[in-house]
Parts: sequence; structure tokens; C-alpha cells
Amino acid sequence: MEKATSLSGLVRTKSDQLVETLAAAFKSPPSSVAAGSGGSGEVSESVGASRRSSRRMTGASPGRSGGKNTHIRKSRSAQMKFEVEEMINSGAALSRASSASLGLSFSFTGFNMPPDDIIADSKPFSDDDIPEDIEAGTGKLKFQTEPTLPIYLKFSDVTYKVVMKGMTSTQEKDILNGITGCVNPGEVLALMGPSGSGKTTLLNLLGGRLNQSNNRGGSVTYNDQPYSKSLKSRIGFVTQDDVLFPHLTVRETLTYAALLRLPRSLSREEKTKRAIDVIQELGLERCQDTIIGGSFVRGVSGGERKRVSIGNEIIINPSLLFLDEPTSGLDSTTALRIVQMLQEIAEAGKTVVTTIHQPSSRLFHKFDKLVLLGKGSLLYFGKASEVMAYFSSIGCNPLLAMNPAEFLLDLANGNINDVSVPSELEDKVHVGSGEADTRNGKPTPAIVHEYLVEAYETRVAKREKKKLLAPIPLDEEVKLKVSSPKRLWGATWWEQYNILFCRGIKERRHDYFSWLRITQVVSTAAILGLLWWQSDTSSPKGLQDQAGLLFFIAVFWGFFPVFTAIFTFPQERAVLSKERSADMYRLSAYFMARTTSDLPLDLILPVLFLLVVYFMAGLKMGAAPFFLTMITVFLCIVAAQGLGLAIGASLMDLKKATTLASVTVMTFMLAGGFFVNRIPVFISWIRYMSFNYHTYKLLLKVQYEHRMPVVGGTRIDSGLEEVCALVAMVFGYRILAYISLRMMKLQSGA
Ligand SMILES: Nc1ncnc2c1ncn2[C@@H]1O[C@H](COP(=O)(O)OP(=O)(O)OP(=O)(O)O)[C@@H](O)[C@H]1O
Repeated sequence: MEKATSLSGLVRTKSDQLVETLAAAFKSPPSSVAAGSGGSGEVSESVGASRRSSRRMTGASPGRSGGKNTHIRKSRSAQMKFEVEEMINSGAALSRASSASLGLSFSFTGFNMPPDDIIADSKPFSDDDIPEDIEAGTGKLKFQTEPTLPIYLKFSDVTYKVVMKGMTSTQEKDILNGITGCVNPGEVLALMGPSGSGKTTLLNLLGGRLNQSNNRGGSVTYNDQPYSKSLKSRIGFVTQDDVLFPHLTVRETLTYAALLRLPRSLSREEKTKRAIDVIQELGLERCQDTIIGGSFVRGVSGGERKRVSIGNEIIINPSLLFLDEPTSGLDSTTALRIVQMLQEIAEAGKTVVTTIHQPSSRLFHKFDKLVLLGKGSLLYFGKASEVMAYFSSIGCNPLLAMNPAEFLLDLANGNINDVSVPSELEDKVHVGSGEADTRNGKPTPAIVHEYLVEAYETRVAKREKKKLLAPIPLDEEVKLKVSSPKRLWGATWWEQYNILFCRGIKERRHDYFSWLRITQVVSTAAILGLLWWQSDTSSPKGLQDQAGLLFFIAVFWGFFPVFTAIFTFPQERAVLSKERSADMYRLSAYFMARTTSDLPLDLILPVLFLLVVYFMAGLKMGAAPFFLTMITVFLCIVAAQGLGLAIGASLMDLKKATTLASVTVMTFMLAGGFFVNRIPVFISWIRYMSFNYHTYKLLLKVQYEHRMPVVGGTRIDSGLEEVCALVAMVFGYRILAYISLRMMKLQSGA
């Protein structure tokens, strides 16, 4: 215990020194902020100095002193361990604050590659790391710590409601009721609360992802400025579900993210190197060539996938990092590792906000600040280390030794079974007359909730709101950097198109070489070839038979592309929404890349098909008719794909989309000119919308032009009308799909 006291004294002495350092840094003239951009050497040195000072600090704290600490940990009781950890945290938070504040004297020009010694020095973590290392604080990660614009996040009286439309009535539901708090660079803020208490909603709101002004109230500011689109490039947002492409490898995933998101000032090589650095820093080397995987394909483990999701966001070196339950579903060691990583990120001067469901006590002590929510109301905001003292001050103490997080969640749920009841609450039980007010002589969860909200309102809320009014220690010019309305794209339109095109090809490479699809097409072609083997057109019956084959070709290549294209956008909806929320690329670049990257395969398969059918069925010999048939089929495929894309993009629901597509395709087929020739005038227009009809007419023209003017009731014309109609469909349906995507709501997460 004595040792602990002396160590705490040491940390406090260091903290005093730091306060002085901080004050000096804040007082540094604004010119030093701007001047930082002048010499990168100078910047690197400052970065190194900041890190060195931070390391010295943590080295001085007991928890980071390697073997010595391990000795303390092993020989003392669990209680002792808590105290030591608390001291470590206070030391770490201070060191983080120092890094953050020192970052102010650097340039804010964006990226500077970290000095080589730091990269070489970095010790990645892997699943094989010994947890003891982390406990002792010696397995510390050295994150990329290029200085970024420090962002002070403040939120005051934040409210959010949703309007729920029922069959007969419309109801409003309050999700958040007046939440106030703040988090500074160098700090990790944890949002805690029972399931459904509003953590994700608050996180989305703070991350600028719930912007419908009619549903929200209060204010959220970033360096005292409101949210602006330029912040998107400074914010990393890790969603609860890992939204990643299942068939890309870890390295490919991070490389594409780097190429799309890092600023244009970096070269392609530098961006690629950044992805490799992140892989090393996240300890993903072992699985860097493994695919991410998903529900149907096995890939990396859950913890690795979570790390890739985090890597996807930290790759841009964000000033503000939001994470939604980054540890849920992970074992306690992996969870600790991830929270440790968040601490490292904060140490580099970033602001970190994370929701957390039920952290272990080890995790809990790693947070600097805490927001405790209960049914959308604020039950506590302040230092995580002071939360137990606060609840003790309002008469709530655990009766058993328990994890503080467990105690807090019990309270937030209104469960006070193992909690000492404050006298005010006891009074309420005695005053309350009905069964509804009490449960076995104990206050109901609703009464407990009311008491906790009231206690916070009367004792803390005012003080915290006052604190928010204090100006942030940043230069006016620096503050305004967050409010530029200009979007910052990481790559030009053409670069985005190329990157997305290559990514699309890689993601669907398994489809391209799918023997199943090839076998399906080739075997259908072979069966058709056998059924129409060397078909003879000298008799009317033979001619009618061959026309049937041509009609089948028009239907087959109208049907398949629609049903494959339907899946394109609904399947990628989550990724598209996430990436667009982060302004990774322009929608037009994505749309063009997505619709063209499938074309090579879509054009290879019909070639194989025609090579088999055309010659087996004995269609008109000659290079010109063969190639004209092929071009006609291509046009049909691209037009049909357009229809599939439009249906998928406008409905974004596979069930609805397949139903609509099957009705449409069937109608087009029936109106295609083979089954019925005399269509009533009032519905004859439907024919002109059918790509089957135009394709069939063009195929007839290629085969029988100059031989007969009418085949099976269908007139052979010049073909110009049909070609124009198909070309109009190729573009028209795609424009419709693009407009639908533009109108798609971006991910809100809540
Ligand atoms: N768009 C919405 N429509 C209806 N209810 C909503 C909507 N968004 C959020 N809610 C409700 O608001 C409450 C808070 O949801 P939120 O997802 O923020 O909770 P949470 O604390 O993150 O929960 P969990 O820990 O289970 O993820 C829930 O009761 C949820 O059902």
C-alpha cells in the first residue's frame, strides 16, 4: 500500500509538470501552428519529442514498469490491483493530454509519414501475445501518431425523437432527453447504458449521422463549430456490424480504403504503405492474405474482422474516432486489446468516443470519461474514475464487491437488489401506497430511474453545463478549420472509378471463374444445339422452329441479366451507405465502376453460348451474321441489366425486387412477338418496352433479311428502330437506377 501511495505521488508530481507543459503549449503563438507546415523535419522531431515525453510519463507510472509491475500484480490482492490500475490510468490520461496538447504546436497540414524509427520500433500485437504483457502495460502499441487537427467535442441538451407511423395513428417516441457532455483530444469517452438506452443513437448523433433537424434538439459542436461536411474526412466511424466485402483479403480491404480515403497529397505508394503500416500496427500480418469472409464463406476471426473495421477508419488518421460496441462478441483478452488500442489512439491526440455494453472491470478503468444513459436520460457524465464516488454521494453503494460496470448497469436498469438504497428512495417506498410503486418493499425500476435522473439534474448537470461554456484552448483560425463546407475527396473522379472498378473485379472474381455458371450456360447451349440440330428452314415448319430458337435466345439473354443485376445494389447497400457517409467517393464514380465491372463476364458467357448454339443449330453461315447476332445479344444483355439495376436500386429489397422483376420479365416475354401477334391496340405499347421484342426482331433480320419480309407474323424492318429502342433502354434504365441511388437514405445506424 505504501508503495502505491508513493507511486501515486510520483504520478501527481508528473501531472503538475504536465499542467505547466500544457499551459505553455496552449500559450504558444498562433504562428507556430501555421509555421509547422514549413519544415517536416521540425514536425517529426516534435512528434518524436511528444511521444518520448509520453513514454517517459508512462514509464514513470507503476503500471508501465514491466517486471516490477508484474511483481506487484502477482503479490497483491485484487483490491490492490484496482488501485494500481487507477493510478496507471491517471498517468496515461495525463500523458495522453500532453501528447494532444503538444500536437497543437505542430502543423495541421494533414499527413506526415511517421518517422522511420517509430515504424520500425512498433511492436504489433497478435493473438499469440501474452495478455500479461498488456496487463502490465508493457505490450504498448505505438500507433501512427501524426498530429491531426485536435477536435474538442461538446454536446449540450441533446434530444432525439422518432416518429413512428402506425396503420391508424402516428406516435412520437423520445429516444434521448437532454444529454450533455464533452470530450477532449487525448481522452476516451465511453457511452454506457442498458440495451435500448440510446447509446447508438447518441453516438450517431455525435458522429453527424443523424442530421434530420426536425427530430433532434440541443447542440453538438466540434471546436465550438457546428457539424460541416468537411468533418467527414476527419471523423472515423466504426459501426457495430462489420460492414466489409467478404471476398476481399485483409490487405486488399485496407489498401482500397487507403487509396480512396487518404488525401491526394500522398502518392499511391505512400497510401499503400499506410495500409501495410496499419496491418502491422493492428497485428494482422498473419491473416493479411486471408479473405474477410461472411455468413457463407469462412474468413478471418471475429476479433480480426473487428480490427480490420477499426483499421479501415484509423487509416485516415482521424481527429475524432467513434466506435459502436467495438468489443461486443469478443473474448475479454481481445476486448482488452481493442480498448488498449483506443487508449493508444487517444494518446496520439485524437478524441475517441465509444459505446460499450458491459465492460469488464479492467476495461472500465481504461476510460477517461463516462456517459451513463438510462432510458434515454443522462444518469451520469464525468470522469470514469469518479463515478463510484458520485453514486456513493447520492446514497447508492454496491452491497457486494462487484465490477463497477455491472453496478452501474444494474442501477441504470433500476435493479437495486445488491445496492444500498438511499434514504430518499426508502421514503418514497413508505409514502407510495400502491403495489405499483414498490416491488417486495423495494422501489420499482421506474422510481429508481426517476430518482437517478433527478439526482443528476440537481447535483451535477448545472455544473457540467457551465463547464461547457468555457472557451476551448485553440486558435480561432484552427477552430474554423472544421467548418469548411467543402468536401475533401481522397482521389479524383477517374482515380475513384479505377480503384472501384478493380475492387469490384476482385470482390467478384470468384463469380467470374465460377464453373457452375459456365457449366450452366454451356450445357443450356448444348441442349439447344441438340434440339435444333442443323435446323432446316426450307419448309415453313422448319422456319417456324428456327424462329422459336431465336426467340428463346432473346428471352434467355433477357432473363438472366435482369435477375443477376437485381442483386447488385441491395447486396451492397450497407457498404455503399457506410462508404458514402464517410465521403469515400462520388456516387457517380461508384455507379459507373459497379455497372461496368461486371460487363467482361457478362460478355464472355454469351460468346461461349453462341459459339455452341450457332453452329450446332446450323444458323446462317458467315462472319457477318455471326457477329451481328452476337452484338444483338450484347445489346439485349446490357439493356436487361439496366432494368435489373433500376428495379434493385429503386426498391432496395430483394423480395420485392424479384417479385416485380418476374412480373416485368414475364410481361416483356409475352409481348415479345412470338406467342401473340395481334395484341389489342390499347396495350400494344407494351411491346415497345420489351427488350425481348426488339432483340427477336433484330435476330430475325440477321437470319432472314432478303429472304422474306415477314416471319411468323413479325415484320422484318430496317432494324434502326429496334437498335435505338435498345440503346435508349441501356441508358434510360441506368439513369433511373442512378437517381434511385441518389435518393437512398444514408446509413443512420439508429
Ligand atoms: N428509427 C427508430 N424507430 C423506432 N425506434 C427507434 C429508432 N431508433 C432507435 N429507436 C429506439 O430507441 C431506443 C434506443 O436505441 P439505440 O439503438 O440507440 O439503443 P442502444 O443503447 O444502442 O441499444 P443496444 O445496446 O441494444 O445496441 C431503442 O428502444 C430503439 O428501439
